[in-house]
Amino acid sequence: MSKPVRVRYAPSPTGHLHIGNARTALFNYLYARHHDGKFIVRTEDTDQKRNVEGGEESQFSYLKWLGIKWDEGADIGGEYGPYRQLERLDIYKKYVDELLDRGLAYKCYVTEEELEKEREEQKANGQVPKYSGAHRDLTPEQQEQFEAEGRQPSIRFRVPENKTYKFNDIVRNEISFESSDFGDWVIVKKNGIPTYNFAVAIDDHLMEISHILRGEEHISNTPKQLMIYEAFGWEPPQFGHMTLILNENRKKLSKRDEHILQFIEQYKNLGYLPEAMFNFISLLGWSPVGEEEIFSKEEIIKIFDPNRLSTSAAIFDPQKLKWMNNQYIKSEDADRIEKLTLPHLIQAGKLPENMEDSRREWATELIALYKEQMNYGAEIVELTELFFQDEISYDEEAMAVLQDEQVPDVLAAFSEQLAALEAFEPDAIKGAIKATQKQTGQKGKKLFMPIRVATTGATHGPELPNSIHLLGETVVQNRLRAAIEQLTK
Ligand SMILES: Nc1ncnc2c1ncn2[C@@H]1O[C@H](COP(=O)(O)OP(=O)(O)OP(=O)(O)O)[C@@H](O)[C@H]1O
Repeated sequence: MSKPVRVRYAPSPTGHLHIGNARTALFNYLYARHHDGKFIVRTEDTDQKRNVEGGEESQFSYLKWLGIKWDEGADIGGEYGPYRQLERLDIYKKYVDELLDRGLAYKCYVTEEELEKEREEQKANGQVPKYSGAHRDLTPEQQEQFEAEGRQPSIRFRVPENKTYKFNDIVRNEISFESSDFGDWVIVKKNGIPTYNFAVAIDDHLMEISHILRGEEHISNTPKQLMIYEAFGWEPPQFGHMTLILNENRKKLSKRDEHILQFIEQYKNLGYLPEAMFNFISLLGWSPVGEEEIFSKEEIIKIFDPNRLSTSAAIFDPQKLKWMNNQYIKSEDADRIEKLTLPHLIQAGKLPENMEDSRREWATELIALYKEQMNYGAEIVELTELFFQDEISYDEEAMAVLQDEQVPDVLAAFSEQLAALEAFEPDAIKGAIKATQKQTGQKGKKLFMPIRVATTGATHGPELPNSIHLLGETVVQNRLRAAIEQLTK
């Protein structure tokens, strides 16, 4: 019988959750859900120098925001937080002691300077630098001598000779390494903290991880982890090394590139929808059968198949993410989009925090007007600029529209028709446009474009009568007057 599916996402807390990390977490989550398995989270924090404040919090809180929930981790009062390797030092110690007792690991007192010297010599001889094993077979007396000198030992794993480490990777098929490529490697540093590869292997075994789906930069770590499995006689999990997500310059997305728009938090703050991001990220380096691209979470869980993981790197295309978010915004209900969007108008100082009811209704209508066009919440500020300006300027395209000879007549007639309206409402405004058509004999583009350009300053935009309604009578009449003046000067 095959083992129950148990997968994990195990970041180091060295920075904030980015699209690449999220993709790796998401695929593990999808794999777990698809197989009714468990998704576990763990913080790999043993490299303390690299840990950053808030890194762990960001890694996990934005997973939650994306809708990626985990089933297991450390118990933090009725809830699960991530397991943390630094809280598991006693566990690792037990396994280190066992390896020492069995002679599969040993204390090494070589100093950093000695190691550096050895590396330089190897390089000078054209060899690939690796630890020579100088302290492999120290006698107890030699060990005592080093201790007496005040040297701290690291603990190294005794790499077996002439062994091949092979695994059948879910994405890349068979991969193998020769043990001769490895020097005896450190499993516990001089400060007593285990190294990454050692702690990972122990944790993955104890947490009964069945499949390890992670980025391909971990391929070279796999043989070291296999050595640990072998030393304890444990059955290794199945590995799947996924291609990395690259930025537009074909560089790996990394937590340490803080200036790139790639962090989930940034997208949340810009007013992206978590479901759209979930959908978008699921298609980075994986594709279902067929052309369809919009899928609900449940659909993705159902069709997720790791055999369709790509073997070439996926490029993160922010334009495509915008497009996908727009698809979700369009089909989302107006209330939710208002909640996503209104804070951006307030933050930009376009609207006050506490609005009168009439202003609030106006804002609701304004946001609804742009729902089809909007790619993300914060974009509302630039999209609606014309509603918050007294005067508008015309770009070249708009100017060209206004140069047609019928334009002053159309604008004057429209201004008259508007003035005669009893209510300045979208339907009535539509009526005024029709009446202008009758009065001037102009129709189609020759009628609509001058009205649109003169009132909004742009050749494109949402529904014209609604836009005019939201601009309000005074602004519209002022703009029509200014345009006519400019054209008849
Ligand atoms: N660009 C990427 N594309 C896909 N997966 C990635 C990418 N970067 C990291 N991962 C995966 O995210 C998981 C967490 O990795 P890790 O914490 O090392 O993140 P990182 O962004 O590589 O950090 P750092 O840049 O600090 O090394 C790992 O499984 C790793 O393979």
